[in-house]
Amino acid sequence: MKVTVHTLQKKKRNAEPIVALTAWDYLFAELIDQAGVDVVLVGDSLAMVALGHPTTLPMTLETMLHHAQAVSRGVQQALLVCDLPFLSYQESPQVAFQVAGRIIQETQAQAVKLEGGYSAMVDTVSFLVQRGIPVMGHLGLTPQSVHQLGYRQQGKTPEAAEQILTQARALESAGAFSIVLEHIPKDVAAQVTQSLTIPTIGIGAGPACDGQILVTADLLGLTSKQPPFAPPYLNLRSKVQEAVQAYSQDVRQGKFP
Ligand SMILES: Nc1nc(=O)c2c([nH]1)NC[C@@H]1CN(c3ccc(C(=O)N[C@@H](CCC(=O)O)C(=O)O)cc3)CN21
Ligand SMILES: CC(C)C(=O)C(=O)O
Ligand SMILES: [Mg+2]
Repeated sequence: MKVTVHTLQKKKRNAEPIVALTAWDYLFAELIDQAGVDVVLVGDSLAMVALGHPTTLPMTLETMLHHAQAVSRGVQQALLVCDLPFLSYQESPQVAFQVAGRIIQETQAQAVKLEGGYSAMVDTVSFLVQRGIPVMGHLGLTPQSVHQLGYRQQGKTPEAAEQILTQARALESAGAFSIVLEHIPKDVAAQVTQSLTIPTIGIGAGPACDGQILVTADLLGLTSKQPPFAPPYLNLRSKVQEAVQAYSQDVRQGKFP
């Protein structure tokens, strides 16, 4: 059955953990969807993982649409969420609505995710939700602010923790259906999760969140360096290298074909 934003609310109420992963192409989208994840996110981290950029900032709307369309063809069951790329939505609620609307219209994504919980972004969330577009928030380490935050853990001082909690409550009041909490102390994530009725989805935010998300390439051990909070479940990088070396050897020795 197709997962919807309501499925996630229900999972939180029933204390059933939400499983989320990222995808950037048809191949992996179909694989992880058929493996039964609840949420597939077309994350802008694909700028780094799939396209080789040093940050997520070079991601454009056109490139995001291209990847989200491919992912969409592979996803039958999971809730499909797409990141709004840097520079495409921050200017105003109206601009964000046009961009989010194109994503929903042209990719069959069911929701968009945007970064930040400052008051202007809360207004944007409210503007989108009132006009029929489900929004997932993203607090803590927001990689589109890398030049202000770096990739360090956020929410470490009591003041910073309090700000995350306040912003999470504001996003919930604005109508966000879920919030990603990235790279914050587990106690802060636990407090946010407890304070909200909408589900939190953590990445490097400890076990108290209502769900977990990882970048699929990190999970599979495909990336050459993973964030400290993303231990690989498989070392696919060395498996791929072994297969390529075996094939190379066979071709060079006249054993294949
Ligand atoms: N493959 C991949 N996985 C991710 O989880 C991910 C991306 N890419 N790209 C976008 C962001 C960037 N992320 C990152 C990247 C690095 C650290 C990291 O290494 N943090 C260290 C050092 C931080 C520093 O001081 O620069 C830490 O100990 O917090 C954390 C999150 C998470 N996101
Ligand atoms: C890691 C998740 C939350 C993300 O935003 C991304 O992959 O871009
Ligand atoms: Mg992202």
